[in-house]
Amino acid sequence: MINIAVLGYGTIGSGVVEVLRINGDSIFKRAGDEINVKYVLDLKEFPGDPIMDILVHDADIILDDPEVKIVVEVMGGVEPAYSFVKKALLNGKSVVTSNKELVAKHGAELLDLAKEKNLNFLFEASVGGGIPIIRPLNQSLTADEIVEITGILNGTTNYILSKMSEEDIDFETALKNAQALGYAERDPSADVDGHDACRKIAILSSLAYGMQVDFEDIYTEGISHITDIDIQYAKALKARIKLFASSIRDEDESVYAMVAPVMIRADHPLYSVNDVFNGIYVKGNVIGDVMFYGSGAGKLPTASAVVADVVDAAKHLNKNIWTIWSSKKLELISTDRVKHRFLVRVSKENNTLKDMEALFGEIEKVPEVVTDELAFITPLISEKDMKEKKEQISGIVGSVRVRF
Ligand SMILES: NC(=O)C1=CN([C@@H]2O[C@H](COP(=O)(O)OP(=O)(O)OC[C@H]3O[C@@H](n4cnc5c(N)ncnc54)[C@H](OP(=O)(O)O)[C@@H]3O)[C@@H](O)[C@H]2O)C=CC1
Ligand SMILES: N[C@@H](CC=O)C(=O)O
Repeated sequence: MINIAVLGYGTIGSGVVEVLRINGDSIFKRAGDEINVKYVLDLKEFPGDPIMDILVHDADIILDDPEVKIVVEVMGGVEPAYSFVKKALLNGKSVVTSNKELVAKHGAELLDLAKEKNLNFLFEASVGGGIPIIRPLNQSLTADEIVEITGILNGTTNYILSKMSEEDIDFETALKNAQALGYAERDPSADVDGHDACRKIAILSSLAYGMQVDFEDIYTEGISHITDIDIQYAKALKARIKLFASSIRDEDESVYAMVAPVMIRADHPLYSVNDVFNGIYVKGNVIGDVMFYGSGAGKLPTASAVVADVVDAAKHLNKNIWTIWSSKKLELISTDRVKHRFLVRVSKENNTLKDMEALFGEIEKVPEVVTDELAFITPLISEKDMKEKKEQISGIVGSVRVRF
């Protein structure tokens, strides 16, 4: 029997206990031993829940118990999660986590510590919810140099954008529904402002390039400025708006990464990734294109990824699974020279199409959605030039990157 402890009995923690209960028999066969939840740690009480018998409020009871071999951290946030995880590793326990804030900030250090102690620090659920993406990057795509990762990496924002587009539900209501469904972060601004997707692309980039990619260096825009009018323009253009997180390595080995909403059409592989689903496109220099798809958030899908890591940790109790992610920092290049086309909305009162042509060159007119606005699509233009040109327009209403 392998004893584990679950730190945090919220959406994911309760899902982990449930998955171990529902699929206990098959998990036993796969792990080669019974997985027993010896403790659950939380701040609250759960009257009537069977876990009351194993609930503790003091983390040291778990961290100092030599019988606990694997600690599952699903509390979220950097502290005290970091201190608990570090102590668990120092005390000879492998750790499984779904906490991308923790992994993005301390992943390299915790992987080093796990290696030094011949233990494991596993975090499949920290990116893409239930989608296997960390293990494929670590273990399956190892013959390749990864040259691009582009993904819809946040379930909450994809759910909101899908509901706004397909069911005419407003932003606030869609966000409330995402929170009720357990998809959103405790502070949902992490989702809507793009920080969650930013941390996830930082984790994937660190694994793909084997060096530390600091999430603070990644250009990040969220979806809070996307309005129902932008959605109407997208519809008029037979397109959808998605929050993309991308990391791209050029031939000269320089890497840039960014998170921002983009308009895509049906010919894009991520167009049909809707609701809480995530999709991740990976390009390797020998394999070519690979796609990953599945539930990007939610109790059971995420718990499935956590428990799969528990099984892996149980199968490798005294053997470190080597992961390439050094603490040496990868300096990202600026996104200034990255080129996109942009859908631009300007007021008719201050602007004419001729003015816009003079500023941008050949532009593509867009069907009218709002009577007092002009909208058009620019030619390919660098981020830097676009920023400068926007400053020259009086009465700019908004702009969205376009990938068609
Ligand atoms: N929800 C999802 O779909 C996904 C979540 N994740 C990540 O998984 C982690 C957990 O998410 P989720 O389950 O949704 O979050 P919840 O807020 O639902 O659960 C966290 C639980 O941990 C408890 N907790 C917080 N701090 C402590 C502490 N110091 N000691 C003991 N218990 C504590 C909380 O108690 P209290 O409420 O009293 O603070 C709460 O019960 C996060 O890192 C999140 O980003 C990853 C993928 C998907
Ligand atoms: N809030 C996150 C949860 C999973 O990582 C999301 O919506 O994707």
